[in-house]
Amino acid sequence: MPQYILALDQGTTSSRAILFDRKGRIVAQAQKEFTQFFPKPGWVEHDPQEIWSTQAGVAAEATVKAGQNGRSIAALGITNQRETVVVWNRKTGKPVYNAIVWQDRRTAAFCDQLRTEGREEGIREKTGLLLDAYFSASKVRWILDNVRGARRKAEAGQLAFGTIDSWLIWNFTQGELHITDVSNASRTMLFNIHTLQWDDELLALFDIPRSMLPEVRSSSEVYGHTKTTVFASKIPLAGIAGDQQAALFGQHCSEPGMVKSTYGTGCFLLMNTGTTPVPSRNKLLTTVAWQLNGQVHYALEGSIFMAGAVVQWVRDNLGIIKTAAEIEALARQVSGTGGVYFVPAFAGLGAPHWDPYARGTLLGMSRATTAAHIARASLEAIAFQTMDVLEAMKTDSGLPIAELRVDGGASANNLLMQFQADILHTTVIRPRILESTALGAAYLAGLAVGYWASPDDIQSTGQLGKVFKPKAGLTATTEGIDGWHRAVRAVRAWSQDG
Ligand SMILES: Nc1ncnc2c1ncn2[C@@H]1O[C@H](COP(=O)(O)OP(=O)(O)O)[C@@H](O)[C@H]1O
Ligand SMILES: O=P(O)(O)OC[C@H](O)CO
Repeated sequence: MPQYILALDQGTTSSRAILFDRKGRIVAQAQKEFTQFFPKPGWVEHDPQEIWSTQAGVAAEATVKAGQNGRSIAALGITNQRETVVVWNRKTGKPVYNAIVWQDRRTAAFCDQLRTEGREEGIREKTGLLLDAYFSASKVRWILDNVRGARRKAEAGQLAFGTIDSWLIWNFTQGELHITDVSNASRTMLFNIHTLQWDDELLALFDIPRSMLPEVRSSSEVYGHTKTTVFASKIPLAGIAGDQQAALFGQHCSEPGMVKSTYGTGCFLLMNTGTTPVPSRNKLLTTVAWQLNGQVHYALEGSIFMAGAVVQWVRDNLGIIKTAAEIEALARQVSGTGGVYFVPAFAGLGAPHWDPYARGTLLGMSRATTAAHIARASLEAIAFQTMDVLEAMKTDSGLPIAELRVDGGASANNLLMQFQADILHTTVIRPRILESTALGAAYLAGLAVGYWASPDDIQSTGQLGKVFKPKAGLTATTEGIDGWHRAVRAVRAWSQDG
């Protein structure tokens, strides 16, 4: 059996490739950023060819860096930014338009129209998703309606649609495979998460021909092999999952009630809810986590728009720190925020509020307020937002949360992680390898080819980094939490009043 698993993590801002060994250790990695296009306010696009070329490039680079070649790779796992849409011509393999990225808001008005027509509840029941421009369906429709000749060609069966996983696999196999996995399919708003099938009513609602869709497969199986474009040998393509679901798997959250939070630009929290989908009454998403060995696991998901991005804003717009990491030392200069709260609703508020009109606000300042208080309030805001999502998860699932597993760039901040543990009264666990997303894709691929024998086998590869136990007493945190909720109410009242 070859020695390594290669995980490809195609993210929103960069393409990454990581080579893992049997102990789940990183052997080599490569990363390349690619161009972000903002053709109009609220529009975000990527060039699908650049996504493919950067991803293929880093796959080769990581392998060469390790002094290896394709023959040393037992399997390839793919994980990706989700919801982003590519439509391409089946014959030429050329995209008919740029990829429309999950962040793109151009179809918001169409989604509002569907809401007015009373479609929201039906969509939610079938897909587990909130009616929003975030998901793929309205973006595919936009391409068919706005790219000349696209609808005619789609109806003639000449066009293919895929999320980024499909696009990469199509290219790796030179058009032999047009597939996706259940976790990616569950983000399209065209997939019934109960029957695990594309849904004809939804396809009709969004006016998308069924012939465009990829075949839906499990998250861990040998789908096929790479053709000899990037590697001289054929490598099994054996794992696919959306990046947040892959991180849940990579964090070993295999049992109901286990939760991970990825503290990147925003925060994505996912809770494993077991083998039945749990509907949300608190504006969380119900989504497929993965399908493995014939069994589907579901998750509840909540996203926060501004997490690490708050720190970037403090760095770039306030200029009170030079690097993101410096915020910790600045915030440590004070023992509390001195009554300051920062609600970073720069782009509205995500889960559990979904308030697009709320705006960023600093409250409770006095003449004594310093940069250190604001730095501390910024970090606390990340933790408070996370707490609100976890509360919603607890209520929706009825499951207790024994611990929170964390990863992503901002989880490196010890002050933030300790504060998180304190306000949750829950242990926060940070693994040694923060690349949980890539690790999850590697596990899924490795399990499919017997590189790891069973899910139990991968449990032993998890490496603990740091454990944050709650230290602060209940009364100390209750006061802060009440203040936060008052601050959020004030911010929402201000925007609703306008
Ligand atoms: N030590 C730190 N403390 C707080 N935030 C940090 C720290 N280091 C990085 N960040 C934040 O983490 C984010 C980057 O994390 P990353 O997981 O790479 O995000 P993404 O995948 O969304 O690009 C940035 O927004 C940055 O401000
Ligand atoms: O590329 P990331 O890590 O920002 O993740 C994007 C998410 O998958 C969007 O739903």
